[in-house]
Formats: sequence, structure tokens, C-alpha cells
Amino acid sequence: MKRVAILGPSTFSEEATRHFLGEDFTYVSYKLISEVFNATSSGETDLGVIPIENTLEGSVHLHVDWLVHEVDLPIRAEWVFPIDMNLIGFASTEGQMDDSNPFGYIRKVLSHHVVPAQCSRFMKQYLSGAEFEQVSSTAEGVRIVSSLQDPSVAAIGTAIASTNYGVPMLRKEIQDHKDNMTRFLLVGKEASELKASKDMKTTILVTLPEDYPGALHQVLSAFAWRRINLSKIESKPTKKKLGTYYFYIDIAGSLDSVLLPSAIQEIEAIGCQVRILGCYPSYSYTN
Ligand SMILES: O=C(O)C(=O)C[C@]1(C(=O)O)C=C[C@@H](O)C=C1
Repeated sequence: MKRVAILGPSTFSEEATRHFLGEDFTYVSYKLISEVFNATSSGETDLGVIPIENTLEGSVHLHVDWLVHEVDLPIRAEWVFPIDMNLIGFASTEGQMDDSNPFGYIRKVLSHHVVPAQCSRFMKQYLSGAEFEQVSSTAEGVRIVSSLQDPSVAAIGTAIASTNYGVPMLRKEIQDHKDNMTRFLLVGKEASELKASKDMKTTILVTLPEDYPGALHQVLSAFAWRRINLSKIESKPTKKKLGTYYFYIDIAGSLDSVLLPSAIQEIEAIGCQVRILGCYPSYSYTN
């Protein structure tokens, strides 16, 4: 069975991956996302799962940076998964006595760094007196809360972490939007057999030539006149020289099509450097 590195256990990454890949894989949990990348890169695992973007928070920049700068791991698939955030901790009699805020006794909240942006309304209303402390995953926060057994420290994470670590769920579904979704990437050196998808995507990185006014316009028009749809374009610092950027571009379409390779050739011809991060099937969420 193929080995798949995930941030885990009891994380959203694990929930999302089990839902998507099923039980025909061996899941190997790592505490840090850097360990997920390194395990996949060194061959300790065949594949790795990376949360890359969230409806409310946008790109997870740290993970994009790893994908672009630290490893050479092609993207093999992407899928989206609904994310229901839950407040997990121990109840306190102090909370039962406070009508204005049942969670006013919580002084510290532990979770992954992307979480406050996904639960900002709830946190503003009920947890404004609590300090937020970033930990390596949502499940790690729940694990720490379980070991402390202190009602003043709570976590935000998955329902499965609440069950597995024996810490009660204080409030379900505290995310700002009920349609909160995270996009996950499957990365790995070797292609894998996956279920078929009618949607293919290609992700490229484009570095513009220096001193070429209008280069970005030319890049966009190479796609536009071929009616190739770009689903995302983000500029990121190259990290080599201040003020220099590359563009991270998600394209709806496959490199096997006639038009996309010619669009890429056209932008290379004006002096752009193009790196292909992957051409892969894209899956929307199905129950
Ligand atoms: O900490 C977790 O539970 C994760 O799987 C990581 C992660 C992320 O990095 O975006 C995954 C999905 C949610 O958006 C929140 C956190």
C-alpha cells in the first residue's frame, strides 16, 4: 500500500484525506507540516497532503513557500473539504454563572495559525479576553488541553480530536461561514492511480523578465485570447532580491490540451521563466 504523509492525527488534514483517498493507503502522521514535506521528499512516504487554501483565509502562505522554495514535489491532485471548527475544552461553573458570555472563563486558546481567520466572529464575541497561542495543528491544541485538564485553556479543532483526546466539545461549528472549505493538494514524486475527474488543472510559476514593461499583460493575454481560464493568480516575492516577484498561477486545463502548451511557449518567448508545479485532476466535494 502507498504511504501518505499527513499532518495528524485527528486533524482536518486527516479527515479530508480519509474522505478523499479512502482506506487503500497507509497514513503516516507527522506533527509538523515541514515533516510532511520532508518525508515525501526523502521517499519515507510516497505522497504527502498539504492544505493550501481556505475560503475565509486565502492561501496558506507558509505551505505555498515550502512547495515553491524548499522541495521539488509535483502536485498530483487537489480536492476541497468542508471545515467545521469546534470549541473544545472543559466546562467551568464560572461559565454557567455568566449570562453575557458562557466562555468568558477561557483565558487561552490553542490552535493552528489559520484558525483565527476562519472563526473571527465567534472569537471576537466570546473569546476576546483570551490569548491565542499558535500550535502546529488543531489536534495538537486539543492534545495539550487534554493533558492540562484546565478549563481556562481551550482549543479549536475537529470533532474527532475531541473524541480521541477525551476533551468535551463546548460549541460546534464556530466558523464564520457554514460553507468554510479548505483546498488540499496531494504531492509526490510518482504519479498515482486516482479516481477519474472531468476537471484538470495545471499550476505554473512565472517569473517575468526584468525591464520589460507590460510583461504581465502579455502573459495574461496569451491565456485570454486562447480562452484559457485562470482560476488563481497570486504574486509572491522571489526571496532573492527585494522587489522581484513570481506569479503563482492555477489554470483550468491540462498540459495535454492543444492550447495550453502553446500559451506557455508564447510567454517563454517573451523571456518569462516558467516552472510547472503540476498537471492534475481537481475534485469538488461530494458527500
Ligand atoms: O491543523 C489541522 O487540523 C490541519 O489539518 C491544518 C489546516 C490548515 O493548515 O489549513 C487544515 C484545514 C483547516 O483549514 C485548518 C488547519
